[in-house]
Amino acid sequence: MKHSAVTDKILSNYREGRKAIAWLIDPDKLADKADFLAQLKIVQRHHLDFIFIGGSLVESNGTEEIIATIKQIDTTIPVILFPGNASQFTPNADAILFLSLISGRNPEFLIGQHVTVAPLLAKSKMEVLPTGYMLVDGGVTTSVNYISQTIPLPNNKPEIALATALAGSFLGLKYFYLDAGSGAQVPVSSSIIQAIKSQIDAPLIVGGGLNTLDKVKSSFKAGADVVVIGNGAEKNLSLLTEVLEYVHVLNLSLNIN
Ligand SMILES: CC(C)=CCC/C(C)=C/CC/C(C)=C/CC/C(C)=C/COP(=O)(O)OP(=O)(O)O
Ligand SMILES: O=P(O)(O)OC[C@@H](O)CO
Ligand SMILES: [Mg+2]
Repeated sequence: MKHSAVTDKILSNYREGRKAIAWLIDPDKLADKADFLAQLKIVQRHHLDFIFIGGSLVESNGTEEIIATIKQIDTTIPVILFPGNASQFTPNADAILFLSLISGRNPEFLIGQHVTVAPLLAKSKMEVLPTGYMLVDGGVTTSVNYISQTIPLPNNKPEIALATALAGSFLGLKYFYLDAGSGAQVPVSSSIIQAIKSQIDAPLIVGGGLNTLDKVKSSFKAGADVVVIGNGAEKNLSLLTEVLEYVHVLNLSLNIN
């Protein structure tokens, strides 16, 4: 894969208004390898855009092997690390979401883990995606919430979310991720997505609690560029394939009009 391949793919989708889906794989929750291989073959046929891999708290050290397995099946779907901390770094991914938790005030997640991993990243030459990560209140205490010991943004205060994203943008962050947290009861509100989309010229990733096609549609309609699906796919892979079909048709219609 070319060194800027992931950045190029995200940015060209963004500029052309093409929507994309990321499948979030939690390395601790993978069923057996044969199941995983079968799942990979299915999503590959449905034009999956990205694979994210990581978690707030990852106990196994199987990430490297999972990535190697993915690469055996498909070398075209970018595998992007979505790390909860520096120890989840592994050099065989294509890119890393270099998340700064700008909704919080915990220095460890604003800059601390980043310093720890930076020398490894420099050696690996991995693509780095500087991302303003904003945790939004999804109605339950999520793992990110607890592990990061930060207060999420209120889901009904778009002006605070926008001020946060603007600050991140002025700091030079290139991507923004609005996350209601894995398994959120309520996804990130459309008003927050819209507020950020209308003022910030950067790809917007949205995830957390998007466990039905309708919720995914609403996120895209409000302005999400990349939608992340984790729990929904863990419970039922056909949600992911249904969503992928929808996005494929949506993107085809862009070419026609
Ligand atoms: C730059 C590096 C190396 C690390 C960044 C570290 C930061 C700032 C992380 C942000 C806060 C955080 C803990 C994010 C984790 C996000 C993530 C991968 C969530 C996936 O879902 P889980 O929170 O694991 O959900 P479950 O509890 O359902 O498994
Ligand atoms: O597992 P779900 O609820 O789909 O959330 C995905 C991701 O945005 C969590 O960080
Ligand atoms: Mg997890």
